[in-house]
Amino acid sequence: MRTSIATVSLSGSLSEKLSAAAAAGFDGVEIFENDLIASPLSPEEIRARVADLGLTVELYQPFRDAEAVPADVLAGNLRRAEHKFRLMRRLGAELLLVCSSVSPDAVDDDALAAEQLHQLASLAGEHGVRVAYEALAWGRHVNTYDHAWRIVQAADHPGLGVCLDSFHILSRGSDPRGIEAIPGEKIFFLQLADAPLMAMDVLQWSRHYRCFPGQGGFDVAALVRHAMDAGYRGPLSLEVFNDVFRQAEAGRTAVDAMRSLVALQESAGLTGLPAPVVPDGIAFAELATADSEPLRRLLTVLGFTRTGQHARKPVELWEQGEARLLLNTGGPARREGPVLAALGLETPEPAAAVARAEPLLAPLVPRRATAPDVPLDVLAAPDGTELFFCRTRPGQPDAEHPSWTQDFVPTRDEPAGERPHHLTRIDHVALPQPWQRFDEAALLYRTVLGLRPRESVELADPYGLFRSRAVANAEGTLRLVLNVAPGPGGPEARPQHIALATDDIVAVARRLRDHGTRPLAIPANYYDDLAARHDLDPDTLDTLRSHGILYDRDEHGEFHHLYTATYGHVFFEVVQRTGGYRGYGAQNATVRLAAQHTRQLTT
Ligand SMILES: O=C(O)c1ccc(O)c(O)c1
Ligand SMILES: [Mg+2]
Repeated sequence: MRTSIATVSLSGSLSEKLSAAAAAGFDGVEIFENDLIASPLSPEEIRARVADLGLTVELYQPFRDAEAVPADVLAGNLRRAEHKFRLMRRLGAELLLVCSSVSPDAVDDDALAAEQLHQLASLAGEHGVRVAYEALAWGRHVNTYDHAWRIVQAADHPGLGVCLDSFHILSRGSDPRGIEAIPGEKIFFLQLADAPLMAMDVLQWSRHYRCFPGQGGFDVAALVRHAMDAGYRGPLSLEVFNDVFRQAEAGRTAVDAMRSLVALQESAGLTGLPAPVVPDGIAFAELATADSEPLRRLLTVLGFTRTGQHARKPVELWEQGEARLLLNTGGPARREGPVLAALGLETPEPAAAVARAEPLLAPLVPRRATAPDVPLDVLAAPDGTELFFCRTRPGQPDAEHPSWTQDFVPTRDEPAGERPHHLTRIDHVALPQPWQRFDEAALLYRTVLGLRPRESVELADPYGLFRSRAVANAEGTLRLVLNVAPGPGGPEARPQHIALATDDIVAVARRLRDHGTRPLAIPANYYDDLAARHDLDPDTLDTLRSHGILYDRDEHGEFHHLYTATYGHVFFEVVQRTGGYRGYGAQNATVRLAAQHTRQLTT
């Protein structure tokens, strides 16, 4: 299918938008009137620029408040339209989008609307262009696609068809199956946008919160399928009004948009891609730091053992159960302290993972392992974290994909089994995202790695509001939590965290206390509230209180968790899941965030 993007979806000048769309591989663009009016380029120059970039102008828009008006208003509308038809010829655009009227001048009269749209299409024909009629979800009299189609049918002009826009259809809860009742050749254009599911005014929702398919909650792929089954063969065009994308860098947004379209075509059964290779665990988390001493002390108290030293680099391997942490003291000095720089993802078939990542335009870092290190493919995540496709487990590595652990020389600091091992694996990793990459990140993890995003949740911090969205595999053996704060301060101002799983959180808490390491202090008010919310027996509550352990529960089971202090950009969480609890203790995040602020102020 031809791919297209509306200029409104990208930031910058018209020239910047065109360049970004072309660089991301789009075939065409919808040109928005505002972008054209504000451009210093003449329509002929824009046409030439579009051609030079290998693009086509698929559509010009919007033309508003055209139909079902009194005769004098109609005369003015036709005059206005004629100007636009002449402009379109200069621009090389052959299709005009006409939105259903929102004007108080319009009357509720389908026959009149049809007759006037017929006149408009006839005039368009004289200029060699056609008209696509779109029902805005907030149109005054026409606000559903089937109503727009009835009017187009009644108008009965070969130069008049409908424009279907997934947002207008799905935001109103219209049934997209009805699209199949429209002959494909009368669907002149198909616009695609997704949106997070929200209960709000549909105009505000559309103008501020649209996002690329796969980033929100609509089933855009099913709608595309219905359009294909109707016989539609025109372009798939993204039309996204989004406050964040308006500010973000256009080149990157265009790539995100194209990734969305590639994945959408796969979901709609229009193209095949290599199947996702879903990672089934976290092989390691790599912390970069100039001064590793405080972290070494903490890891020791947590029960980790240093088990290896990289043969050629200043990188240590620390292990406990299946939890593996790398301490990297090389690289650029990180004066601010430790930062989570990389994650190893247990990937059964690394080569197949790369084969899927490439057509989805995932930013792969060239294999840069210096021989004789084990070569690994690396994906640069939207927040800059490097994701290594790797294999660790016994029996898995083969000649082509040896285990990354082979680069490490065993260094048994103390005999194995000497320390109690209460931590079993990395439960999840929380990664703050740059403000403009939150939706991009969710889409990348979903499409490239086959992880399932959950709904976004909002969490209050004493100084603002966070959005948080978890992505995980079906088994829950790989879980990442993406966070974003809309306010100032990039991710560098907010910590990352590594959550370690245990089967005995009280034993871990005791160990911390015995070594004089205080967990994050939780206010007494929290435990009073907990007693009100849950019927916990007094002894249990006392244990939680005395160790700073937080508690949550869902329909599947229970969750106990505690936090360490923050080291540079990173803190650790210790979590105990029982009975299939699926969440992340979001209930408690507000208390945790406030406690972290308090701790910063007092230490
Ligand atoms: O928000 C609007 O007015 C508007 C304009 C043109 C469109 O194609 C659309 O879907 C919405
Ligand atoms: Mg539209």
